[in-house]
Amino acid sequence: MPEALPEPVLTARAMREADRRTIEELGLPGRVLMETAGRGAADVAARMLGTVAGRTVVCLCGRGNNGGDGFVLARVLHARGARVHVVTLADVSAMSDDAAANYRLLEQLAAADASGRLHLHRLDALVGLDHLPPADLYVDALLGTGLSSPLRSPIRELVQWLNERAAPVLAIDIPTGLDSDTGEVLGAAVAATRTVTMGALKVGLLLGEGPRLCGAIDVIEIGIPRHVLEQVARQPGCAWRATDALIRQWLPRRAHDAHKYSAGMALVVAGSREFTGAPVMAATAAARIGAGYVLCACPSDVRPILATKLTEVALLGLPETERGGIDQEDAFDVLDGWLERARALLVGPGLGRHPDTQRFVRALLERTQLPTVIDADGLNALVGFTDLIREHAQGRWILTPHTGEFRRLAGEVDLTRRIEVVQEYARAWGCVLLLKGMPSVVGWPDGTVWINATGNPALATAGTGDVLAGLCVGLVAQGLPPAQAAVCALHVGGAAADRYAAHYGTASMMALDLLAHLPVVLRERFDR
Ligand SMILES: NC(=O)C1=CN([C@@H]2O[C@H](COP(=O)(O)OP(=O)(O)OC[C@H]3O[C@@H](n4cnc5c(N)ncnc54)[C@H](O)[C@@H]3O)[C@@H](O)[C@H]2O)[C@@H](O)CC1
Ligand SMILES: [K+]
Repeated sequence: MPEALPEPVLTARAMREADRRTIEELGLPGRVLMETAGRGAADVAARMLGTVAGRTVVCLCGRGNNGGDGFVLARVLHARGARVHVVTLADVSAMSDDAAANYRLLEQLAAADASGRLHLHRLDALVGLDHLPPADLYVDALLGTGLSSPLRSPIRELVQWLNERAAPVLAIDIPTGLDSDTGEVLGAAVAATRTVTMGALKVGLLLGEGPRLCGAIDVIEIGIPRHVLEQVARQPGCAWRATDALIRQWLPRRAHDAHKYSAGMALVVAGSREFTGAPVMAATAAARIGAGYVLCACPSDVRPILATKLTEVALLGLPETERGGIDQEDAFDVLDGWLERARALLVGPGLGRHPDTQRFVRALLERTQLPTVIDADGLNALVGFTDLIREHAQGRWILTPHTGEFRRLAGEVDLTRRIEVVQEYARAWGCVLLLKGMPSVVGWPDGTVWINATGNPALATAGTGDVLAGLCVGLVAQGLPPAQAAVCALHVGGAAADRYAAHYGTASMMALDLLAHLPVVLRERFDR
């Protein structure tokens, strides 16, 4: 089986470096890259149009190379019979060299075109836009990765005008106005129907406002070699995205002679008087993803309640102090044997914040060498104790905070720079750091960052975090390294949410619905 490769997700700086190296070191001329990019974009435009001949396309082009891609697209669609109107904002002398060369080519074609299907318009301001005929497709080739500050006039107004059109909009490389590194809107941004992006995904397409504004994404291979993309993807702020094929390769496969213990034993330490649902969701998820034996350890007086809810999961009652938290000394008498036998540990879902319980959590984390998933109140027990993480994580821990939990642990951080922040803390703490959000991001101790490719707003409901933590521990229990387990759990859990949303929309999902959809998703998308 050929090795499945993840997709690099690049910053503007990394993309420029990849372009530069391809042009200067490998000798592939910039004009060729632009020609390939523009032709690839024209193919996408043609698919959006259905029939090209006789259709009207309005292409708005800036003076940089993004505009140059637009000029190539205009030439190709014109050659295929479309009526093409190209709008430029600058004199040819102000254009980048490759864009200017392509513009001059268009000028010659327009002069020689007897059919009258190619029109070049120069707009100094917005005067004249209303004289353009209504188009079947608008193309945004105003600005790409060169955007450096909030949009200036008249591009800002052009973007607004574009957003008022009824016909679909194809954005070249990135919707104009979107910051390619953060997904922030800089002043205003094009809301595209599709985005055709060159060489590799850009971070800004996947973060912040990116997913809302870029529509469906096509990545066009333009001649930048894979090894160059992989090298520049090591720059700070860059990330990776898993594909179904990669997850299929990583997910554990149950051996033909497996028995319940060899199939993976997970120990889940969870629950409190206040929270009896979280342990149920986490433990069930661990079993559902394939752990052969799941044991849920909870405070003793919660055990009878969980016994009525959990059928396949074994239960262990942990002694409590008079004050009502978990009793550290006595708990280990009960737990130690199981800590020897389990292959993975999850600590936190619904444990509550009782000071005795928090002390127990820290003692447990110092005591065990097991690969461990730490979620929810497990994370809260570590607030103010990040040295404990640094000392004991050793690449074996997966921390799964949401934004609030992460801020409590790390202090005030600027999460518009999500990738760098996760990169920095996963490295510093020596752990796998899964920061939940839309999208969720996973940092590895070596600095590699993954942006989740699946999932939708249906996941914004109580309990999905418990399910995710359960999926993580269930995968680690089956022998998957924590780093890969975190990426797989997110990808597969998100895929289950996507299947739910495809059938029932995003409003009605509850956390355990994820587990109802997981078996079909595992079978159909991941061959398990
Ligand atoms: N060889 C290459 O470098 C390739 C580049 N490609 C395309 O080139 C694009 C990058 O080209 P460039 O680096 O020329 O940059 P852009 O074309 O994205 O934009 C550069 C221009 O934008 C102006 N600008 C920047 N911020 C602005 C603001 N806030 N308001 C108004 N104007 C602003 C700058 O003055 C500059 O003229 C990519 O997005 C991609 O579409 C592709 O053709 C592939 C090859
Ligand atoms: K653009």
